[in-house]
Amino acid sequence: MEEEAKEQQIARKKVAVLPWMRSPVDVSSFENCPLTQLPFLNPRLEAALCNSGIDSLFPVQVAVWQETMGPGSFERDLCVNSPTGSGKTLAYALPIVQTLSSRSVKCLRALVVLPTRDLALQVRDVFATIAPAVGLSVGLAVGQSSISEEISMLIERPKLEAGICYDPHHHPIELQSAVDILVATPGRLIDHINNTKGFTLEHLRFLVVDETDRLLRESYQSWLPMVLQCTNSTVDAFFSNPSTFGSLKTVRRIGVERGFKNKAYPRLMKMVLSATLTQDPTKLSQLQLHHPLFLTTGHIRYKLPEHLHSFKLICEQQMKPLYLVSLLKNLQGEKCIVFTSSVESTHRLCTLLKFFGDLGIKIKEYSGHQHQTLRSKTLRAFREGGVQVVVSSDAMTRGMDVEGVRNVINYDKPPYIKTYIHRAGRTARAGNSGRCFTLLHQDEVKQFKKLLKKADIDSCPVHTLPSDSIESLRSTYDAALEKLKENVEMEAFKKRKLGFKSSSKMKKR
Ligand SMILES: Nc1ncnc2c1ncn2[C@@H]1O[C@H](COP(=O)(O)OP(=O)(O)OP(=O)(O)O)[C@@H](O)[C@H]1O
Repeated sequence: MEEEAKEQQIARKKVAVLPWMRSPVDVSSFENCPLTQLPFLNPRLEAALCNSGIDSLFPVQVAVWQETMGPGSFERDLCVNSPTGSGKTLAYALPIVQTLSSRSVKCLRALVVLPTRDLALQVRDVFATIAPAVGLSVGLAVGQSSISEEISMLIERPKLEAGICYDPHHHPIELQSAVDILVATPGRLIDHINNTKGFTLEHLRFLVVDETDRLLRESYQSWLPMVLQCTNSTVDAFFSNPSTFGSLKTVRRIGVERGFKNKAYPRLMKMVLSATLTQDPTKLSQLQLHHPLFLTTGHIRYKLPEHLHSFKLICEQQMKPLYLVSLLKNLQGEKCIVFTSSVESTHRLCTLLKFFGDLGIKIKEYSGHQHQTLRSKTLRAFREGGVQVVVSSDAMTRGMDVEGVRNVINYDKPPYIKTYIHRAGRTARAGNSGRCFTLLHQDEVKQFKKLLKKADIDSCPVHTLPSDSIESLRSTYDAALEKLKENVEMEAFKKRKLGFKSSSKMKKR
């Protein structure tokens, strides 16, 4: 949050935009392109895309394809700023898979880094729909399974003849990557870099930093400098520090051509993407971009999906739960995500909603305070339709792609336009329409209008609810509030007891 405030400050002070950001490629000048008309597309990839229901590419995908497969392909790093749900994942996945499809030796050549495990799983699934069609394998390093299980998926061990046993001291085994493409979260990635034998980034040709602004905001044990350092092996480094594992080498020569002077070649191509890409030069400099090309949609910095409709509901602070319940009832079980300002209020609101009795809607909490297994279970149920409403705080939902989410509800006003964009962007994806409702009290209306203006939104009509639908909930609300109070006290007591138990255990040790 502090970082977002800093960004806003930068914007207010009109800090100079980096020169390469001043002349972007405008994604909105591209149109959808049928796969049959896409130049150079590998027919096996075309078939795989068709099998997964994709018969044309979206504008951002066409733009990235042109910049990667066209003349001068992959000679520049790409920075993509394109609305939520516009298809950024396939925009980078397709050119990477197509380029690697001609590889003859398997080694880790593409790394995609994402901030959360659920997002990484989502992106892995996109790669998994196309990569096998051209014989490429995709791995995941997110800490979903034990580290040893993960290592066995990522590192190939030579198959031994029955009865033959290798002594690793006498017969150094050549360890090789079992995957061509790896989708990872920073924490697990660092673990593998530091500890996994045979795991190397020296052959990497593509580095994708998805949700860039979020990943740059959090340093995660300096994952980015470490990754960049691991890929910086040049001719000199190669001779002085030969790779321990495997006979396969990627020698990056120092470039002498114009524009590549002192740059290693074949070079590592970077693609960084977000719906709200940072313009902060200090942050962008961490990526060490090479002649970056900026792709953005239209002339305004923040753009919302075309078919997203924004509404506001004005009510007093203490009436918000009633308005929310009435709205949820009105939406008649359509898939919804309700956003609050913190994990604590997410938990409280979700508990309160459960005390409202049977609303005929299955509601679940989804927050960073929960165990990953529980969060993944909720997400699965939400995707499958067993859960219709998810209550969440911001951190967990960036990039989340759940089919059929028709509505987003801001129970708490988003503090920044970036927050509004990422929350609202969970609906109206892939050209579909969606609605974003924001609950406000009167004092917040003016501020909210100013906030929307930053994304060029002038119209945000008031959404009204039938007054009797709210009145009829009052008595249930009072009872639910009482139950919530008891529940909060009980949870606080349990926490204290747990804290006491673990501190006495520590003392005994
Ligand atoms: N060419 C296409 N045709 C049809 N559907 C597509 C196409 N490309 C992507 N999609 C679908 O569009 C949805 C949004 O794609 P994706 O998650 O990549 O968006 P995004 O731009 O990364 O959004 P966010 O900024 O929120 O992360 C996904 O459900 C995806 O399956």
